[in-house]
Amino acid sequence: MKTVRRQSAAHQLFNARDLSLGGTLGQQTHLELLDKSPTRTDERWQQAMSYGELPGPNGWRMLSYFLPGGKLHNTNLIQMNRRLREMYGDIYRLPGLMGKPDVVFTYNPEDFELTYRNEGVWPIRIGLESFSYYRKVKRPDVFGGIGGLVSEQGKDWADIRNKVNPVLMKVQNVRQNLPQLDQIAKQFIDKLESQRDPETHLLQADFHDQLKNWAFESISFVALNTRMGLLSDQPDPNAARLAKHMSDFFNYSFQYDVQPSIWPYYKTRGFNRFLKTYDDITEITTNYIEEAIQRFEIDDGRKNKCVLEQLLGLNKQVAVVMAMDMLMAGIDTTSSAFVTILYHLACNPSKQSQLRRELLHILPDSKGSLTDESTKNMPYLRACIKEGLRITSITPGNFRITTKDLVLSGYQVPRGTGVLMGVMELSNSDEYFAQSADFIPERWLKADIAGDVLACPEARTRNPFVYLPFGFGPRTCIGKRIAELEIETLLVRLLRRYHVNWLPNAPLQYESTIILSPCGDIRFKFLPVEGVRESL
Ligand code: HEM
Repeated sequence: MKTVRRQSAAHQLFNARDLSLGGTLGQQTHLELLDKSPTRTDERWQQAMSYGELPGPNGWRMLSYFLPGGKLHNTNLIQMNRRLREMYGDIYRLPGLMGKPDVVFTYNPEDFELTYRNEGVWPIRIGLESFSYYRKVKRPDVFGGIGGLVSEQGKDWADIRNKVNPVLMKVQNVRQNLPQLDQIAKQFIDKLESQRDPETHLLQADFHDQLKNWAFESISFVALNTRMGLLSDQPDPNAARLAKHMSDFFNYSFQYDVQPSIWPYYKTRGFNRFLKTYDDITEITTNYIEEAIQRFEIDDGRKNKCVLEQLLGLNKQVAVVMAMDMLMAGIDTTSSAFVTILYHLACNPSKQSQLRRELLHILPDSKGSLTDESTKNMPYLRACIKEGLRITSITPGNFRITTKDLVLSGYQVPRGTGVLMGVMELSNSDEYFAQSADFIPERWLKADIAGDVLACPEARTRNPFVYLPFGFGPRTCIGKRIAELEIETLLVRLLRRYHVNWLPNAPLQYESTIILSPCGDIRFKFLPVEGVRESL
């Protein structure tokens, strides 16, 4: 996989904003949350090499790497990590510059397991501090002191997460959205057909942009119980504004939460524009929620309550925060993942044909509807999704602040240190997945289903910690079920209707911001399935 440079690695590296900023925001600092239990008398700890012996550059040397002519000059985050790994090995430490915690990078799955197993019930993943600032400091009137899942830590985080888990993580509860998500997928395909040139089979619109509209329409239905009309010719003007703000928001957040910025000390004009965007997002989403509340009051005899209604039943402020977090975290992630999976299927026509055979059973009549029953058994589809996210996990590394002293790869790592687990590198390594560069969905199937197609029976690693596209543990992605349902539904519709080819002569490229996002030349050819002879 190729990545292109969007932001220098130096900028991306020195970014993870220190949680001590939490003090300014009136939230707990990560140091207050750490397990105080002494572990340093453990034999394992005492026999381990000291923290100071961890390979890695000191602060000055690291800075010199990023200067013109330096080893890491003009690299993006992924290239930088690869070069540092070549230089220092499978575990190394980067010093925490500008008051930030040190980060230990590890490519050892045993370290991943140890870090996760010791993260406790309140795992710490330092995150997007501007969320907390806006919600807690600027708009306590709306948010009532709730920062949201992405940026809260400790008990404040757990209080929300425990409340919303049953609503968003329970499969059956999420699957009640299938009929509407299927409608949205159908509408997406109709729009795609209207933008498709019947001669060349190419799309006369930007496919990735269209997918962002689909992801927006889907997640806003789940989060706000509202159809925005973004796939129609006449979208709701507020929805169009909200969609524009959401994409600006992602860029702003990258600029102010990920890159180094002085906003905690001085509010620049740019940062104030960001707050204005945030104000607009808040106003539009709360208006949609108020409208939904009125609808629910009129029609309160329904048997099944939708996601928004269930969240409102918990607490209105939690519902507002969650709806906004779902919109913010659920558009670029899902659309980027979809492009990635489709790209792998387009580059592997025999796998695509194999999948289509399954889809023809699921949806014999392309005009029919998907139901709980018809989508129960889709092993090959699910295996294709897993395999696509294995090769390109759109979040290439998982991050935690250690809450205990740990011995990682034989080194003492004191509590309070950042640990970055390089999952994507391992899930692309032949050591853990045979023929790791190849798209082999069969590796995720049980042998009796995979049958003869299974190219390499040992193709799936036995170590669950090297494949974690949605994270792990109590802090795992809360939108996983929703994202999977959306992606499955659209893949069924799209591949039932078209045979998809990848046109560029080069592999799909990615830029790394908060997530990996496909960029550059993204062109697919959409040939109607009728009339295409499947090559097997
Ligand atoms: C394919 C799509 C997606 C991928 C690959 C993805 C991946 C991730 C990952 C890796 C994390 C960090 C987990 C950890 O630290 O252990 C995360 C957190 C999160 N995701 Fe997703 N995500 C996706 C879609 C979504 C969607 C659709 C939503 C909206 C409901 C969402 C909402 C969140 C939230 C709110 C968190 C923070 C959870 C917490 O800290 O408690 N994600 N996601």
